[in-house]
Amino acid sequence: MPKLAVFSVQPHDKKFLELVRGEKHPSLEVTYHTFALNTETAILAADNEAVCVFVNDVLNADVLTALVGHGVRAVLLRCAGYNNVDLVAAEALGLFVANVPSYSPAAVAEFAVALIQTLNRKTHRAFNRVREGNFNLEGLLGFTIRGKTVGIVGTGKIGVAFAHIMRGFGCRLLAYDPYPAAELESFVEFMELEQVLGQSDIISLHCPLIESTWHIINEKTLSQMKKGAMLVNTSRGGLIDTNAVVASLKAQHLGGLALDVYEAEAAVFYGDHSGEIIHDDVLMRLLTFPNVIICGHQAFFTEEALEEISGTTLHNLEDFLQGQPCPNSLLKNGHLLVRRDSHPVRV
Ligand SMILES: NC(=O)c1ccc[n+]([C@@H]2O[C@H](COP(=O)([O-])OP(=O)(O)OC[C@H]3O[C@@H](n4cnc5c(N)ncnc54)[C@H](O)[C@@H]3O)[C@@H](O)[C@H]2O)c1
Repeated sequence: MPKLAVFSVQPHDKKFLELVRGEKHPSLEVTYHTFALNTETAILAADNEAVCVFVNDVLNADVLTALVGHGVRAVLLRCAGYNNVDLVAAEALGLFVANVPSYSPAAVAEFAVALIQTLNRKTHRAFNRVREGNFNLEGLLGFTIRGKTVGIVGTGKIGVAFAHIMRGFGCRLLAYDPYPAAELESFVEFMELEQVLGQSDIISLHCPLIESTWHIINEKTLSQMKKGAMLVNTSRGGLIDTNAVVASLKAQHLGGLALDVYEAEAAVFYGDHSGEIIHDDVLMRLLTFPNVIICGHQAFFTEEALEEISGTTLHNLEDFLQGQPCPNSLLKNGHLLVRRDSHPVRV
């Protein structure tokens, strides 16, 4: 009977994985762990054919080596991004690694728009204010999105979905991607990153976290942005140098910041720390700005996306166990896939 150890489990993960397991893979034995996979917890994967992990599990060379030593042969990512896996080490160790490349690009794109509209029109503040009987509009002034210039960094599946939504808003669309999406060329102007940053009122990041995109938003690129521009990141925290962003917000150059991801999120996201002292001073400083909104990596979090993630994850495992070609394998025939966007960040 094949065995799978699942890490970083939240109640919704178990619910959706169990639905698919019961229906399609009843012989699979699954152990659910609420804690993350790392060097200390890798031992708990012993005697499992595969581990299933999420965005903040650590799969560096040490952890992968330990997993192989415990008999693990496959790593199933129940997410699209794979920046937390040392694919070079996985290749050397002969591991199977697969992700869920496209579970719901629309879910993430729609969430980016939700963040933009919340930050712009301040509905989160209005909600609290009205509940206290305060109907004053002071401090709630926003801008009309129609006619504004929106910059998209990365025009893969999510960037494309985001472009279609913002087109509907009546925006001028600019984009930077070393491999521009052909389907956008009729209504999006592709140009160099510096030009996108210099002309956009709203900039949304949709590129993966790889070596060339780590801190793509830094002191220099922030200074290239228009004064008062809004920056949105629903991709990966490491795309932004958070200290540089704090400095830009303090200097009132960056006009607004909407984050669903944060570079040090692994220490706090997905847990309830409301009764604790949070020691991340940068995160806590960010939370004090009236023009910053932060969510805890939830852009993917829709019913449709969770169904797709669970189904594809267990299908990837089935392909591996049956020795069938898996379309979502990140290592083809045991070799690192040279994807157009792929130079994995060393973790
Ligand atoms: N917040 C969430 O819940 C959530 C959910 C899913 C995905 N994501 C993140 O969104 C990212 C994008 O997802 P996707 O499905 O659109 O990926 P994708 O692979 O379809 O597209 C990524 C695009 O980025 C481009 N790119 C590569 N290097 C670039 C660079 N230096 N500058 C600009 N563009 C560059 C690629 O050419 C590609 O077109 C994922 O890597 C993941 O990190 C976040």
